[in-house]
Amino acid sequence: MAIIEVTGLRKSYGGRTVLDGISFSVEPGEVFGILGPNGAGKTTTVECVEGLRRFDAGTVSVLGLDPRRDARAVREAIGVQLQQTQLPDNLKVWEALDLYASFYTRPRDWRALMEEWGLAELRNARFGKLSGGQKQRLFIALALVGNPEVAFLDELTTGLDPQARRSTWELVKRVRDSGVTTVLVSHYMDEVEELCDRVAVIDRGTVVALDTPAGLVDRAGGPQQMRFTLHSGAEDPAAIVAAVPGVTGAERDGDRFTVTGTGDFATAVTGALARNHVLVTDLRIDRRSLEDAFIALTGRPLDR
Ligand SMILES: Nc1ncnc2c1ncn2[C@@H]1O[C@H](COP(=O)(O)OP(=O)(O)OP(=O)(O)O)[C@@H](O)[C@H]1O
Repeated sequence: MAIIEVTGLRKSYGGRTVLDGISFSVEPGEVFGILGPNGAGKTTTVECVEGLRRFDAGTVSVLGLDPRRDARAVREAIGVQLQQTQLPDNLKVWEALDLYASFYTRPRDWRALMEEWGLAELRNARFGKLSGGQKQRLFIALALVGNPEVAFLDELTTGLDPQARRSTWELVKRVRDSGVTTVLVSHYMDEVEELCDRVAVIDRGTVVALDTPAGLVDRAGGPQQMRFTLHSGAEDPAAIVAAVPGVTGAERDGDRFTVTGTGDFATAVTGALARNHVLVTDLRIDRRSLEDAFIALTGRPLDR
């Protein structure tokens, strides 16, 4: 059974539609990404699911509960790291954990959580003195303190430097490995590609695609290319390459080859050449990225 089931979710503010029939479901144990540009409706969507915002139409089920009817039960079962969550600067790390634990009827032992997430040595540090990465570590621990089955992480790495972003990604993988289903809201392609099992791409209040990151890239359509130079080999590479599944074309210019294809054809081509003892050099694969997929789906780059 899906952990979260959203069907035909609609919401408008003052007559302006911001969610125009959003549907998706989240399976147990997965990291489910919600990707889209600023203002697409990502936060509104997750806050409707969390029971924090009212919606106008559609149905939402979280662990079989309706957030409109059973808001309290839903809040007990989920962990939320709100976007730009702020705590008072003078609150100590242990006080924040203790405070959040008090919101739940069956919280985790926050002292153990503090150890687990490497916060023990920061227990008396004040929130305002923490680095960006340490704050995110604390926010994740706070999202887990209620012992949730689902955690919502919203724009977790916005404003962090590249190193802190990477360490925060490792934390998200730990959350996933601990068996907690995770909904990750992001407007970063690389983050979604690295962390998510499946992604709903939201644009202007609708889901324009829902697939694995690799599936989205494939859907960007159009052939991909690989290029190589023939180094040595008895066989004619053109014939070998043409027989590989997924290959849609091959061109030869002297010793230079350009092969076009779809799916994972490049791996299959390299394998076929190696099996036939054809040595190639200067191998280049022009992979499509999630960014290409986004442009193909929405007609514009993510950061516009
Ligand atoms: N309380 C509100 N009142 C009026 N309009 C709102 C309100 N909250 C959000 N909006 C509008 O709804 C649209 C969707 O906002 P939302 O925050 O869900 O987008 P988002 O995809 O999460 O973007 P961001 O990444 O910038 O947070 C935006 O145009 C926003 O201005």
